[in-house]
Amino acid sequence: MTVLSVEGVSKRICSRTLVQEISMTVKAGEVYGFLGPNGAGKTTTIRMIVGLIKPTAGRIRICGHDIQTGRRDALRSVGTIVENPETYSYMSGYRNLLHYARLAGIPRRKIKSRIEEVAEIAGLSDRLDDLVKRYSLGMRQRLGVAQAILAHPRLLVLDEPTNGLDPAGIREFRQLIRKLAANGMSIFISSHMLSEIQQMCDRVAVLHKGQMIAEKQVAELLDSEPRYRIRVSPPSLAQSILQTWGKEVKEVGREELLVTIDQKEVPAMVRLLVKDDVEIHGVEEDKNSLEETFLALTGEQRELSSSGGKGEQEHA
Ligand SMILES: Nc1ncnc2c1ncn2[C@@H]1O[C@H](COP(=O)(O)OP(=O)(O)OP(=O)(O)O)[C@@H](O)[C@H]1O
Repeated sequence: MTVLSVEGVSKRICSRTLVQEISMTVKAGEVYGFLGPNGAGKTTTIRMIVGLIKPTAGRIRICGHDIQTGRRDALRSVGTIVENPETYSYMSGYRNLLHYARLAGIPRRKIKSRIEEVAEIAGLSDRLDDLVKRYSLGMRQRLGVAQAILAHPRLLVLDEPTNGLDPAGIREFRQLIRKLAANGMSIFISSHMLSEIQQMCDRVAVLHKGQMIAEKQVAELLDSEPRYRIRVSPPSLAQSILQTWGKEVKEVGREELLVTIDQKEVPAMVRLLVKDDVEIHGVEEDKNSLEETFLALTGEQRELSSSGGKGEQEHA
C-alpha cells in the first residue's frame, strides 16, 4: 500500500527552481531515505510534503488524499519533525507530550495511556518527569518523535533528525525508527550523511541541485561493485596484469591502485600478481565506495565532505 506519493513535484520561487519534477512513492512500513548535500532541496521538498508550502507543479498524496484538495485528511496521516523539534525545555517530557496530545485532539480519557505508550516506544519512560532542559540532544529528538506519533500517523516525516547527535544517540535513534517501521509506520527521513541512510533505510532517493538523480534500494547502492585498494610495486605492471584479467583498475596514488573485484576474487588477484613478481604491500577493502558512489552520482565532493553549514547552489 502506498502511503506517500509524490508525482512530478516542482517548486519555483521567483525565477529560481528549488525542486524540479520529483517523483517518489513510499510504502507502508518502509523507511525511505532522502539523501542529498546541503542545499539540494530536501527541506523544500519536505515542507511541501507536510503542507507548509505549496508546490508550483505536481501532486502530493498521503494515504490517497491530495495535500492540496484533501489537506485535512492528508495531514491527519502525517506526523513530523521539520528541523528542530519544538519542545518546551522548562517543562517536563510529560507536560510537553500532554500539550501536544491536547493539540492533536486525542480524547481526554486516552491521553495518559497514549503518552505512556509513545514514551515507552521512544525509550523515555524513566525520564518523563524530568525537565526537558535536562535531556540530552538524543533524548530531545526522541521526544520529538514521541510527540509526532501521538496521533498514530501512518507516515512520519523527519528532516535531518540525527544532526548533531553523538554515535550513541544516532544508534538509539536508528533503533527507534526501525521499531516504528516494524510496526507498519512509513518513515521519510532526510539526511546528508550516507552512513546514516545506509543503516536506517530500505530505499533511498538521491537529490542533487533540486533534481532526483537516483532512487535505489539501499542494498543495491551498497552492492555497487566492491573495490579494493592495493599497494603494489611496480604499479604499472600490476595494472596491466589486472587489466588483462579484465578488471577495472585505477591509479589512485603512488604505488596505489583501486581495483573493482569481488571479495571472492581477492586470493586469485594476489596469486596472479605474485606469480609475475609484483610486490604486494597491502590489500584493503575500499570503505569509501558507498560515499564515492554517491559522489560520482552528484559530482559534489566539497559539499558532502563538509557536514555543516548551508550550501548555496546555482539552479538552471
Ligand atoms: N524561500 C526561499 N527563497 C529562495 N531560495 C530558497 C528559499 N528556501 C530555500 N532556498 C534555496 O533553495 C535551495 C534548497 O534549499 P533547502 O533548504 O531545501 O535544501 P536542503 O537540501 O534542505 O539543504 P540543507 O540541508 O542545507 O537545509 C538552497 O539553495 C536554498 O538557499
